[in-house]
Amino acid sequence: MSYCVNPSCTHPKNPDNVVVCQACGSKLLLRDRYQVLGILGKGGFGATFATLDLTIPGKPLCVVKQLRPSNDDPNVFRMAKELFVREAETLGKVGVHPQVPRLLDYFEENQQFYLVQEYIKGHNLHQEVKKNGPFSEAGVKQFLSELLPILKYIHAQKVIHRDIKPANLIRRQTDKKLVLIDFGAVKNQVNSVVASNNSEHTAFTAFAVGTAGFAPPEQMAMRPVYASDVYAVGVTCVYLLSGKSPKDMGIDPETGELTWESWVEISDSFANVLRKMMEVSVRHRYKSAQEVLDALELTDYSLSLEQGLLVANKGEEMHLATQSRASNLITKVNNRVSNSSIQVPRNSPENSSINSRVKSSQTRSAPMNSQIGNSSVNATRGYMRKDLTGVKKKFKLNAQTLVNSYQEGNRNFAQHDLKNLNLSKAKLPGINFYQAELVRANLQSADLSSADLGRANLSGANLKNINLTQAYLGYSNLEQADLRGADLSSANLKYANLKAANLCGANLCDAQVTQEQLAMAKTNWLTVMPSGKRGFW
Ligand SMILES: Nc1ncnc2c1ncn2[C@@H]1O[C@H](COP(=O)(O)OP(=O)(O)OP(=O)(O)O)[C@@H](O)[C@H]1O
Repeated sequence: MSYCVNPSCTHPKNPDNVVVCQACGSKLLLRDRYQVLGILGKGGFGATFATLDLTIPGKPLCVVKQLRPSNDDPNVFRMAKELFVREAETLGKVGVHPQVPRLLDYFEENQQFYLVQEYIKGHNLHQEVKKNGPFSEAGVKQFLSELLPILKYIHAQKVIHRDIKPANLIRRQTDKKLVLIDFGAVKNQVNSVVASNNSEHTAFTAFAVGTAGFAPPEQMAMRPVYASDVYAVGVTCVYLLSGKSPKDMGIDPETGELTWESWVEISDSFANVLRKMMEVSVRHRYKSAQEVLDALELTDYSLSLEQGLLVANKGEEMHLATQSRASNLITKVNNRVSNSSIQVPRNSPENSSINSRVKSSQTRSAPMNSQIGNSSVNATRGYMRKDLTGVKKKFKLNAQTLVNSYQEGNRNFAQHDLKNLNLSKAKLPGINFYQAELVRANLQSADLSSADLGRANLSGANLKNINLTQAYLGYSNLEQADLRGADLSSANLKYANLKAANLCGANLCDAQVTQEQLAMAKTNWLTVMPSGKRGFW
Protein backbone atom coordinates (compact mmCIF):
# COMPACT_ATOMS: atom_id res chain seq x y z
CA MET A 1 0.00 0.00 0.00
CA SER A 2 1.00 3.59 -0.57
CA TYR A 3 -0.52 6.03 1.91
CA CYS A 4 -1.15 9.69 1.10
CA VAL A 5 0.20 12.14 3.71
CA ASN A 6 -1.93 15.08 2.62
CA PRO A 7 -3.84 15.89 5.86
CA SER A 8 -6.99 16.82 3.95
CA CYS A 9 -7.05 13.75 1.71
CA THR A 10 -10.33 11.85 2.14
CA HIS A 11 -9.12 8.47 0.78
CA PRO A 12 -5.40 8.22 1.61
CA LYS A 13 -5.06 4.46 0.90
CA ASN A 14 -3.66 3.75 -2.57
CA PRO A 15 -2.43 0.60 -4.29
CA ASP A 16 1.31 -0.08 -4.26
CA ASN A 17 2.07 0.77 -7.87
CA VAL A 18 0.61 4.30 -8.17
CA VAL A 19 2.75 7.44 -7.94
CA VAL A 20 0.07 10.04 -7.24
CA CYS A 21 -2.86 9.75 -4.87
CA GLN A 22 -5.99 8.57 -6.65
CA ALA A 23 -8.19 10.73 -4.43
CA CYS A 24 -6.35 14.08 -4.13
CA GLY A 25 -3.56 13.92 -6.74
CA SER A 26 -0.72 14.45 -4.20
CA LYS A 27 2.68 12.90 -4.92
CA LEU A 28 2.93 9.68 -2.96
CA LEU A 29 6.70 9.21 -2.53
CA LEU A 30 8.09 11.63 0.01
CA ARG A 31 11.31 13.22 -1.17
CA ASP A 32 11.19 10.66 -4.01
CA ARG A 33 12.40 7.98 -1.62
CA TYR A 34 10.00 7.27 1.27
CA GLN A 35 7.00 5.07 0.53
CA VAL A 36 4.42 5.57 3.26
CA LEU A 37 2.79 2.30 4.37
CA GLY A 38 0.33 3.62 6.90
CA ILE A 39 -0.32 6.00 9.75
CA LEU A 40 0.98 5.21 13.25
CA GLY A 41 -0.53 8.15 15.08
CA LYS A 42 -2.04 11.57 14.65
CA GLY A 43 -2.00 14.64 16.86
CA GLY A 44 -2.64 18.37 16.75
CA PHE A 45 0.82 19.05 15.32
CA GLY A 46 0.85 16.47 12.52
CA ALA A 47 1.07 12.76 12.09
CA THR A 48 3.49 9.83 12.32
CA PHE A 49 3.86 7.29 9.51
CA ALA A 50 5.53 3.94 8.95
CA THR A 51 7.52 4.11 5.73
CA LEU A 52 10.01 2.23 3.60
CA ASP A 53 13.22 3.89 2.49
CA LEU A 54 13.34 2.79 -1.16
CA THR A 55 16.85 4.11 -1.80
CA ILE A 56 18.56 1.80 0.71
CA PRO A 57 19.12 -1.87 -0.11
CA GLY A 58 16.61 -4.01 1.77
CA LYS A 59 14.21 -1.01 1.95
CA PRO A 60 14.39 -0.61 5.75
CA LEU A 61 11.34 0.40 7.70
CA CYS A 62 11.50 3.88 9.18
CA VAL A 63 9.26 6.33 10.95
CA VAL A 64 8.38 9.66 9.36
CA LYS A 65 7.05 12.45 11.55
CA GLN A 66 5.16 15.18 9.79
CA LEU A 67 4.96 18.58 11.48
CA ARG A 68 2.39 21.05 10.28
CA PRO A 69 2.87 24.67 11.32
CA SER A 70 -0.76 25.53 10.64
CA ASN A 71 -0.35 29.26 10.19
CA ASP A 72 -0.50 31.26 6.96
CA ASP A 73 1.79 34.10 8.06
CA PRO A 74 5.06 33.78 6.02
CA ASN A 75 7.13 35.30 8.84
CA VAL A 76 5.82 32.78 11.30
CA PHE A 77 6.55 30.00 8.83
CA ARG A 78 10.14 31.22 8.33
CA MET A 79 10.75 31.33 12.06
CA ALA A 80 9.21 27.90 12.53
CA LYS A 81 11.47 26.56 9.78
CA GLU A 82 14.61 28.00 11.36
CA LEU A 83 13.70 26.44 14.68
CA PHE A 84 12.85 23.16 13.02
CA VAL A 85 16.27 22.95 11.39
CA ARG A 86 18.07 23.92 14.58
CA GLU A 87 16.14 21.44 16.67
CA ALA A 88 16.47 18.66 14.13
CA GLU A 89 20.24 19.14 14.28
CA THR A 90 20.10 18.79 18.07
CA LEU A 91 18.03 15.64 17.75
CA GLY A 92 20.63 14.36 15.31
CA LYS A 93 23.17 14.65 18.14
CA VAL A 94 20.87 13.01 20.68
CA GLY A 95 20.16 10.15 18.26
CA VAL A 96 23.79 9.08 18.54
CA HIS A 97 22.86 7.42 21.83
CA PRO A 98 22.18 3.69 21.28
CA GLN A 99 18.91 3.91 23.22
CA VAL A 100 17.42 6.77 21.22
CA PRO A 101 16.17 6.31 17.63
CA ARG A 102 18.65 7.62 15.10
CA LEU A 103 17.56 10.67 13.13
CA LEU A 104 18.07 9.58 9.53
CA ASP A 105 16.86 12.59 7.59
CA TYR A 106 14.87 15.80 7.83
CA PHE A 107 13.37 17.96 5.13
CA GLU A 108 10.61 20.33 4.15
CA GLU A 109 8.07 19.49 1.47
CA ASN A 110 4.82 21.29 0.61
CA GLN A 111 5.17 23.65 3.59
CA GLN A 112 5.41 20.72 5.94
CA PHE A 113 8.38 19.56 7.94
CA TYR A 114 9.45 15.95 8.12
CA LEU A 115 11.75 14.03 10.44
CA VAL A 116 12.82 10.52 9.45
CA GLN A 117 13.81 8.18 12.23
CA GLU A 118 14.94 4.65 12.75
CA TYR A 119 11.98 2.32 13.37
CA ILE A 120 12.21 0.57 16.76
CA LYS A 121 10.58 -2.83 16.78
CA GLY A 122 9.19 -3.97 20.13
CA HIS A 123 6.50 -3.33 22.71
CA ASN A 124 6.28 -0.16 24.76
CA LEU A 125 6.04 -0.23 28.56
CA HIS A 126 2.37 0.66 28.52
CA GLN A 127 1.71 -2.48 26.48
CA GLU A 128 4.09 -4.49 28.69
CA VAL A 129 2.16 -3.57 31.86
CA LYS A 130 -1.19 -4.26 30.19
CA LYS A 131 0.06 -7.70 29.15
CA ASN A 132 2.13 -8.82 32.16
CA GLY A 133 0.83 -6.69 35.02
CA PRO A 134 2.66 -4.13 37.17
CA PHE A 135 6.38 -4.25 37.91
CA SER A 136 7.87 -5.03 41.32
CA GLU A 137 9.94 -2.42 43.20
CA ALA A 138 13.16 -4.12 42.09
CA GLY A 139 11.86 -4.16 38.51
CA VAL A 140 11.22 -0.41 38.65
CA LYS A 141 14.65 0.24 40.17
CA GLN A 142 16.15 -1.78 37.33
CA PHE A 143 14.10 0.32 34.90
CA LEU A 144 15.44 3.52 36.50
CA SER A 145 18.99 2.26 36.33
CA GLU A 146 18.48 1.93 32.58
CA LEU A 147 16.50 5.09 31.88
CA LEU A 148 18.29 7.64 34.07
CA PRO A 149 21.64 7.34 32.26
CA ILE A 150 19.81 7.99 28.94
CA LEU A 151 18.18 11.03 30.50
CA LYS A 152 21.54 12.22 31.78
CA TYR A 153 22.89 11.96 28.26
CA ILE A 154 20.08 13.88 26.58
CA HIS A 155 20.17 16.62 29.22
CA ALA A 156 23.91 16.95 28.67
CA GLN A 157 23.02 17.67 25.02
CA LYS A 158 20.74 20.45 26.35
CA VAL A 159 17.58 18.66 25.26
CA ILE A 160 14.49 18.28 27.45
CA HIS A 161 12.43 15.32 26.26
CA ARG A 162 9.08 16.75 27.49
CA ASP A 163 7.00 13.64 26.88
CA ILE A 164 8.38 10.78 28.95
CA LYS A 165 5.66 8.21 29.57
CA PRO A 166 5.35 4.41 29.33
CA ALA A 167 4.05 4.58 25.74
CA ASN A 168 7.21 6.41 24.69
CA LEU A 169 9.57 3.77 26.07
CA ILE A 170 9.95 0.81 23.74
CA ARG A 171 11.62 -2.44 24.84
CA ARG A 172 13.60 -3.15 21.64
CA GLN A 173 12.90 -6.67 20.42
CA THR A 174 16.43 -7.37 19.19
CA ASP A 175 18.36 -6.71 22.42
CA LYS A 176 15.64 -6.09 25.06
CA LYS A 177 17.04 -2.61 25.72
CA LEU A 178 14.83 0.32 26.52
CA VAL A 179 14.59 2.96 23.78
CA LEU A 180 13.26 6.45 24.45
CA ILE A 181 11.18 7.75 21.52
CA ASP A 182 9.09 10.79 20.61
CA PHE A 183 11.15 13.82 21.56
CA GLY A 184 8.79 16.73 21.96
CA ALA A 185 11.48 19.34 21.39
CA VAL A 186 10.92 19.85 17.67
CA LYS A 187 7.15 19.96 17.67
CA ASN A 188 7.17 22.27 20.67
CA GLN A 189 9.62 24.65 19.05
CA VAL A 190 7.66 24.75 15.81
CA ASN A 191 4.32 25.08 17.52
CA SER A 192 5.34 27.57 20.16
CA VAL A 193 6.44 30.04 17.52
CA VAL A 194 3.09 29.62 15.77
CA ALA A 195 1.25 29.86 19.06
CA SER A 196 3.10 32.96 20.21
CA ASN A 197 2.14 34.72 17.00
CA ASN A 198 -1.45 33.69 17.16
CA SER A 199 -3.70 36.28 18.72
CA GLU A 200 -6.29 33.79 19.78
CA HIS A 201 -5.72 32.50 23.28
CA THR A 202 -7.10 29.09 22.37
CA ALA A 203 -4.10 28.53 20.12
CA PHE A 204 -2.01 27.86 23.22
CA THR A 205 -4.29 25.18 24.45
CA ALA A 206 -4.32 23.59 21.00
CA PHE A 207 -0.58 22.94 21.37
CA ALA A 208 -0.71 20.81 24.46
CA VAL A 209 2.80 20.29 25.74
CA GLY A 210 3.61 16.78 26.88
CA THR A 211 0.94 14.48 28.25
CA ALA A 212 -1.45 15.57 31.00
CA GLY A 213 -0.75 13.73 34.23
CA PHE A 214 2.85 12.94 33.24
CA ALA A 215 3.94 16.53 32.59
CA PRO A 216 4.57 18.69 35.69
CA PRO A 217 2.87 22.05 36.29
CA GLU A 218 5.78 24.20 35.03
CA GLN A 219 5.76 22.34 31.73
CA MET A 220 2.01 22.73 31.34
CA ALA A 221 2.67 26.45 31.87
CA MET A 222 5.12 26.31 28.91
CA ARG A 223 8.22 26.65 31.10
CA PRO A 224 9.82 23.21 30.96
CA VAL A 225 13.14 22.62 32.72
CA TYR A 226 15.36 19.51 32.94
CA ALA A 227 13.63 18.54 36.19
CA SER A 228 10.34 18.35 34.23
CA ASP A 229 11.63 15.09 32.74
CA VAL A 230 12.49 13.85 36.25
CA TYR A 231 8.85 14.43 37.27
CA ALA A 232 7.57 12.51 34.23
CA VAL A 233 9.94 9.61 35.04
CA GLY A 234 8.49 9.56 38.60
CA VAL A 235 4.92 9.33 37.29
CA THR A 236 6.06 6.64 34.85
CA CYS A 237 7.42 4.63 37.82
CA VAL A 238 4.06 4.95 39.57
CA TYR A 239 2.35 3.64 36.44
CA LEU A 240 4.75 0.70 36.24
CA LEU A 241 4.17 -0.14 39.92
CA SER A 242 0.40 0.23 39.89
CA GLY A 243 -0.77 -0.22 36.29
CA LYS A 244 -2.84 2.94 36.84
CA SER A 245 -2.67 6.06 34.72
CA PRO A 246 -2.26 9.33 36.62
CA LYS A 247 -5.59 10.47 35.20
CA ASP A 248 -7.24 7.64 37.16
CA MET A 249 -5.60 8.75 40.42
CA GLY A 250 -6.64 11.72 42.47
CA ILE A 251 -4.95 15.07 42.98
CA ASP A 252 -4.56 16.52 46.45
CA PRO A 253 -6.65 19.72 46.20
CA GLU A 254 -4.41 21.50 48.71
CA THR A 255 -0.98 20.69 47.31
CA GLY A 256 -1.74 19.76 43.69
CA GLU A 257 0.18 16.50 44.20
CA LEU A 258 -0.80 13.24 42.61
CA THR A 259 -2.24 10.94 45.29
CA TRP A 260 -0.37 7.85 44.19
CA GLU A 261 0.81 6.31 47.44
CA SER A 262 -2.25 4.18 48.17
CA TRP A 263 -1.87 2.47 44.77
CA VAL A 264 1.61 1.06 45.30
CA GLU A 265 3.35 -1.21 47.80
CA ILE A 266 6.99 -0.17 48.09
CA SER A 267 9.66 0.40 50.73
CA ASP A 268 9.61 3.74 52.57
CA SER A 269 13.01 4.65 51.22
CA PHE A 270 11.96 4.15 47.60
CA ALA A 271 8.68 6.00 48.24
CA ASN A 272 10.75 8.95 49.51
CA VAL A 273 12.72 9.01 46.27
CA LEU A 274 9.57 8.89 44.13
CA ARG A 275 7.96 11.60 46.25
CA LYS A 276 10.91 13.89 45.63
CA MET A 277 10.87 13.13 41.91
CA MET A 278 7.23 14.21 41.76
CA GLU A 279 7.51 17.35 43.89
CA VAL A 280 5.17 19.97 42.45
CA SER A 281 7.69 22.68 43.16
CA VAL A 282 10.83 22.48 41.00
CA ARG A 283 12.79 23.94 43.90
CA HIS A 284 12.18 20.83 46.00
CA ARG A 285 12.43 18.27 43.21
CA TYR A 286 15.60 16.40 42.15
CA LYS A 287 17.24 18.69 39.63
CA SER A 288 18.86 16.03 37.51
CA ALA A 289 18.92 12.35 36.61
CA GLN A 290 22.24 12.07 38.50
CA GLU A 291 20.63 13.29 41.72
CA VAL A 292 18.04 10.52 41.43
CA LEU A 293 20.73 7.92 40.72
CA ASP A 294 22.64 9.07 43.80
CA ALA A 295 19.50 8.88 45.94
CA LEU A 296 18.79 5.35 44.72
CA GLU A 297 22.30 4.20 45.63
CA LEU A 298 21.75 5.56 49.14
CA THR A 299 18.38 3.84 49.31
CA ASP A 300 19.92 0.47 48.52
CA TYR A 301 22.62 1.12 51.08
CA SER A 302 20.18 2.00 53.87
CA LEU A 303 18.03 -1.01 53.02
CA SER A 304 21.00 -3.32 53.35
CA LEU A 305 21.97 -1.68 56.65
CA GLU A 306 18.48 -2.40 57.92
CA GLN A 307 18.79 -5.99 56.81
CA GLY A 308 22.19 -6.18 58.45
CA LEU A 309 20.52 -5.21 61.73
CA LEU A 310 18.15 -8.13 61.41
CA VAL A 311 21.00 -10.53 60.89
CA ALA A 312 22.81 -9.11 63.88
CA ASN A 313 20.08 -10.64 66.04
CA LYS A 314 21.13 -14.02 64.70
CA GLY A 315 17.90 -15.69 65.71
CA GLU A 316 18.50 -15.22 69.45
CA GLU A 317 15.75 -13.80 71.69
CA MET A 318 15.45 -10.18 70.79
CA HIS A 319 15.71 -7.36 73.21
CA LEU A 320 12.31 -5.84 73.89
CA ALA A 321 13.49 -2.34 73.21
CA THR A 322 14.36 -3.20 69.64
CA GLN A 323 11.11 -4.97 68.86
CA SER A 324 9.09 -2.02 67.62
CA ARG A 325 11.94 -0.92 65.37
CA ALA A 326 12.27 -4.49 64.16
CA SER A 327 8.63 -4.81 63.17
CA ASN A 328 9.10 -1.61 61.21
CA LEU A 329 12.07 -3.17 59.51
CA ILE A 330 10.15 -6.37 58.81
CA THR A 331 7.68 -4.35 56.79
CA LYS A 332 10.54 -2.79 54.86
CA VAL A 333 12.33 -6.06 54.31
CA ASN A 334 9.07 -7.73 53.36
CA ASN A 335 8.67 -5.08 50.73
CA ARG A 336 12.01 -6.15 49.44
CA VAL A 337 10.81 -9.78 49.52
CA SER A 338 7.83 -8.91 47.40
CA ASN A 339 10.27 -7.46 44.94
CA SER A 340 12.80 -10.19 44.95
CA SER A 341 12.13 -11.43 41.46
CA ILE A 342 13.46 -8.55 39.47
CA GLN A 343 11.53 -8.73 36.24
CA VAL A 344 8.63 -10.91 37.33
CA PRO A 345 5.43 -8.91 37.12
CA ARG A 346 3.40 -8.68 40.29
CA ASN A 347 0.45 -10.71 39.12
CA SER A 348 2.48 -13.61 37.78
CA PRO A 349 1.99 -16.96 39.55
CA GLU A 350 5.41 -16.69 41.25
CA ASN A 351 4.79 -13.26 42.60
CA SER A 352 1.26 -13.83 43.72
CA SER A 353 2.57 -16.46 46.10
CA ILE A 354 5.22 -14.06 47.34
CA ASN A 355 2.74 -11.26 47.81
CA SER A 356 0.18 -13.30 49.67
CA ARG A 357 2.94 -14.54 51.96
CA VAL A 358 4.15 -11.04 52.57
CA LYS A 359 0.69 -9.72 53.28
CA SER A 360 -0.04 -12.46 55.80
CA SER A 361 3.27 -11.90 57.54
CA GLN A 362 2.62 -8.16 57.61
CA THR A 363 -0.69 -8.60 59.36
CA ARG A 364 1.02 -10.72 62.04
CA SER A 365 2.86 -8.44 64.39
CA ALA A 366 4.66 -11.44 65.83
CA PRO A 367 8.04 -10.92 67.46
CA MET A 368 11.07 -11.80 65.42
CA ASN A 369 11.65 -15.21 66.94
CA SER A 370 8.20 -16.74 67.04
CA GLN A 371 7.90 -20.34 65.95
CA ILE A 372 7.14 -20.81 62.30
CA GLY A 373 4.90 -23.45 60.92
CA ASN A 374 5.54 -26.17 58.45
CA SER A 375 6.96 -23.87 55.83
CA SER A 376 10.40 -24.12 57.48
CA VAL A 377 11.68 -20.78 56.21
CA ASN A 378 10.22 -17.49 57.25
CA ALA A 379 10.25 -14.60 54.88
CA THR A 380 12.44 -12.44 57.05
CA ARG A 381 13.85 -14.57 59.81
CA GLY A 382 15.43 -17.51 58.15
CA TYR A 383 15.16 -21.11 59.28
CA MET A 384 14.25 -21.19 62.98
CA ARG A 385 13.80 -24.15 65.27
CA LYS A 386 13.79 -24.77 69.01
CA ASP A 387 16.91 -26.57 70.19
CA LEU A 388 16.85 -29.19 72.95
CA THR A 389 16.77 -26.53 75.66
CA GLY A 390 13.78 -24.87 74.05
CA VAL A 391 15.76 -21.86 72.76
CA LYS A 392 14.91 -20.86 69.21
CA LYS A 393 17.96 -20.88 66.96
CA LYS A 394 18.70 -20.17 63.32
CA PHE A 395 19.80 -23.38 61.62
CA LYS A 396 21.80 -23.79 58.48
CA LEU A 397 19.66 -24.97 55.59
CA ASN A 398 20.63 -28.01 53.66
CA ALA A 399 20.06 -28.25 49.92
CA GLN A 400 16.97 -30.43 50.21
CA THR A 401 15.22 -28.20 52.78
CA LEU A 402 15.94 -25.18 50.64
CA VAL A 403 14.58 -26.78 47.47
CA ASN A 404 11.50 -28.11 49.31
CA SER A 405 10.87 -24.72 50.81
CA TYR A 406 11.22 -23.05 47.39
CA GLN A 407 8.75 -25.54 45.96
CA GLU A 408 6.30 -24.63 48.73
CA GLY A 409 6.42 -21.07 47.43
CA ASN A 410 9.13 -19.47 49.59
CA ARG A 411 11.50 -17.23 47.69
CA ASN A 412 13.32 -15.34 50.37
CA PHE A 413 16.62 -16.84 51.42
CA ALA A 414 18.31 -13.48 51.88
CA GLN A 415 21.32 -13.46 54.21
CA HIS A 416 21.28 -17.22 54.70
CA ASP A 417 24.41 -19.15 55.39
CA LEU A 418 24.56 -21.50 52.41
CA LYS A 419 28.31 -22.11 52.27
CA ASN A 420 29.40 -25.25 50.37
CA LEU A 421 25.80 -26.20 49.60
CA ASN A 422 25.26 -28.51 46.64
CA LEU A 423 22.47 -27.06 44.54
CA SER A 424 23.66 -28.26 41.16
CA LYS A 425 20.88 -28.37 38.54
CA ALA A 426 18.37 -26.86 41.04
CA LYS A 427 15.53 -24.89 39.44
CA LEU A 428 15.28 -21.70 41.49
CA PRO A 429 14.25 -18.83 39.18
CA GLY A 430 13.50 -15.55 40.93
CA ILE A 431 14.99 -16.69 44.24
CA ASN A 432 16.19 -14.06 46.72
CA PHE A 433 19.76 -14.76 47.81
CA TYR A 434 20.46 -11.14 48.74
CA GLN A 435 23.58 -11.02 50.96
CA ALA A 436 23.55 -14.83 51.22
CA GLU A 437 26.80 -16.63 52.02
CA LEU A 438 27.29 -18.95 49.05
CA VAL A 439 31.05 -19.36 49.34
CA ARG A 440 32.18 -22.46 47.40
CA ALA A 441 28.56 -23.51 46.81
CA ASN A 442 27.92 -25.80 43.88
CA LEU A 443 25.36 -24.25 41.57
CA GLN A 444 26.52 -25.91 38.39
CA SER A 445 23.78 -25.90 35.70
CA ALA A 446 21.25 -24.45 38.17
CA ASP A 447 18.52 -22.05 37.02
CA LEU A 448 18.84 -18.76 38.92
CA SER A 449 17.36 -16.56 36.22
CA SER A 450 16.00 -13.25 37.58
CA ALA A 451 17.39 -14.13 41.02
CA ASP A 452 18.44 -11.43 43.48
CA LEU A 453 22.09 -12.11 44.36
CA GLY A 454 22.85 -8.54 45.37
CA ARG A 455 25.80 -8.40 47.81
CA ALA A 456 25.86 -12.22 47.94
CA ASN A 457 29.20 -13.87 48.61
CA LEU A 458 29.83 -16.38 45.83
CA SER A 459 33.60 -16.54 46.07
CA GLY A 460 35.01 -19.81 44.84
CA ALA A 461 31.52 -21.04 43.91
CA ASN A 462 31.01 -23.52 41.10
CA LEU A 463 28.73 -21.65 38.71
CA LYS A 464 29.52 -23.58 35.56
CA ASN A 465 26.73 -23.43 32.96
CA ILE A 466 24.43 -21.70 35.45
CA ASN A 467 21.45 -19.71 34.13
CA LEU A 468 21.75 -16.18 35.55
CA THR A 469 19.82 -14.34 32.86
CA GLN A 470 18.40 -11.05 34.17
CA ALA A 471 19.76 -11.82 37.64
CA TYR A 472 20.78 -8.99 39.96
CA LEU A 473 24.38 -9.45 41.11
CA GLY A 474 25.13 -5.87 42.14
CA TYR A 475 27.97 -5.67 44.70
CA SER A 476 28.26 -9.47 44.83
CA ASN A 477 31.58 -11.17 45.43
CA LEU A 478 32.43 -13.53 42.58
CA GLU A 479 36.13 -13.76 43.30
CA GLN A 480 37.54 -17.01 41.89
CA ALA A 481 34.05 -18.23 40.99
CA ASP A 482 33.92 -20.68 38.11
CA LEU A 483 31.49 -19.17 35.62
CA ARG A 484 32.52 -21.15 32.55
CA GLY A 485 29.62 -21.40 30.13
CA ALA A 486 27.34 -19.37 32.47
CA ASP A 487 24.46 -17.46 30.91
CA LEU A 488 24.66 -13.94 32.32
CA SER A 489 22.73 -12.23 29.55
CA SER A 490 21.00 -9.04 30.77
CA ALA A 491 22.34 -9.67 34.29
CA ASN A 492 23.20 -6.69 36.47
CA LEU A 493 26.79 -7.02 37.70
CA LYS A 494 27.19 -3.45 38.88
CA TYR A 495 30.18 -3.23 41.25
CA ALA A 496 30.45 -7.04 41.45
CA ASN A 497 33.93 -8.29 42.30
CA LEU A 498 35.09 -10.42 39.36
CA LYS A 499 38.69 -10.85 40.47
CA ALA A 500 40.03 -14.14 39.05
CA ALA A 501 36.50 -15.26 38.13
CA ASN A 502 36.54 -17.63 35.17
CA LEU A 503 34.21 -16.33 32.45
CA CYS A 504 35.52 -18.44 29.60
CA GLY A 505 32.61 -19.25 27.29
CA ALA A 506 30.16 -17.25 29.44
CA ASN A 507 27.41 -15.20 27.81
CA LEU A 508 27.44 -11.57 28.98
CA CYS A 509 25.23 -10.20 26.23
CA ASP A 510 23.58 -6.99 27.55
CA ALA A 511 24.95 -7.57 31.02
CA GLN A 512 25.64 -4.45 33.09
CA VAL A 513 29.35 -4.78 33.71
CA THR A 514 32.31 -2.54 32.99
CA GLN A 515 35.45 -3.19 31.02
CA GLU A 516 37.46 -2.61 34.22
CA GLN A 517 35.55 -5.37 36.02
CA LEU A 518 36.08 -7.79 33.14
CA ALA A 519 39.77 -6.98 33.04
CA MET A 520 40.05 -8.60 36.48
CA ALA A 521 38.38 -11.80 35.28
CA LYS A 522 39.49 -14.54 32.93
CA THR A 523 37.75 -14.44 29.54
CA ASN A 524 38.47 -16.08 26.20
CA TRP A 525 37.38 -15.79 22.60
CA LEU A 526 34.25 -17.81 23.42
CA THR A 527 33.06 -15.26 25.99
CA VAL A 528 30.13 -13.25 24.61
CA MET A 529 30.75 -9.66 25.66
CA PRO A 530 27.97 -7.18 26.64
CA SER A 531 28.05 -5.86 23.07
CA GLY A 532 26.92 -9.32 21.90
CA LYS A 533 30.25 -10.01 20.19
CA ARG A 534 32.48 -12.92 21.11
CA GLY A 535 35.76 -12.05 22.75
CA PHE A 536 35.50 -8.29 22.10
CA TRP A 537 34.18 -5.52 24.28
N1 LIG B 1 10.96 5.52 16.25
C1 LIG B 1 9.85 4.80 16.42
N2 LIG B 1 9.86 3.46 16.27
C2 LIG B 1 8.73 2.73 16.41
N3 LIG B 1 7.54 3.25 16.70
C3 LIG B 1 7.45 4.57 16.87
C4 LIG B 1 8.59 5.42 16.75
N4 LIG B 1 8.20 6.70 16.96
C5 LIG B 1 6.87 6.65 17.21
N5 LIG B 1 6.42 5.39 17.16
C6 LIG B 1 5.05 4.91 17.38
O1 LIG B 1 4.17 5.61 16.54
C7 LIG B 1 2.95 5.88 17.20
C8 LIG B 1 2.57 7.33 17.01
O2 LIG B 1 3.63 8.14 17.43
P1 LIG B 1 3.41 9.63 17.89
O3 LIG B 1 4.69 10.26 18.21
O4 LIG B 1 2.51 10.31 16.92
O5 LIG B 1 2.78 9.31 19.23
P2 LIG B 1 1.56 9.73 20.06
O6 LIG B 1 2.02 9.35 21.43
O7 LIG B 1 0.34 9.10 19.51
O8 LIG B 1 1.45 11.26 19.90
P3 LIG B 1 2.10 12.42 20.75
O9 LIG B 1 3.40 12.71 20.09
O10 LIG B 1 1.12 13.53 20.65
O11 LIG B 1 2.33 11.93 22.15
C9 LIG B 1 3.12 5.48 18.64
O12 LIG B 1 2.44 4.27 18.85
C10 LIG B 1 4.61 5.25 18.79
O13 LIG B 1 4.86 4.15 19.65
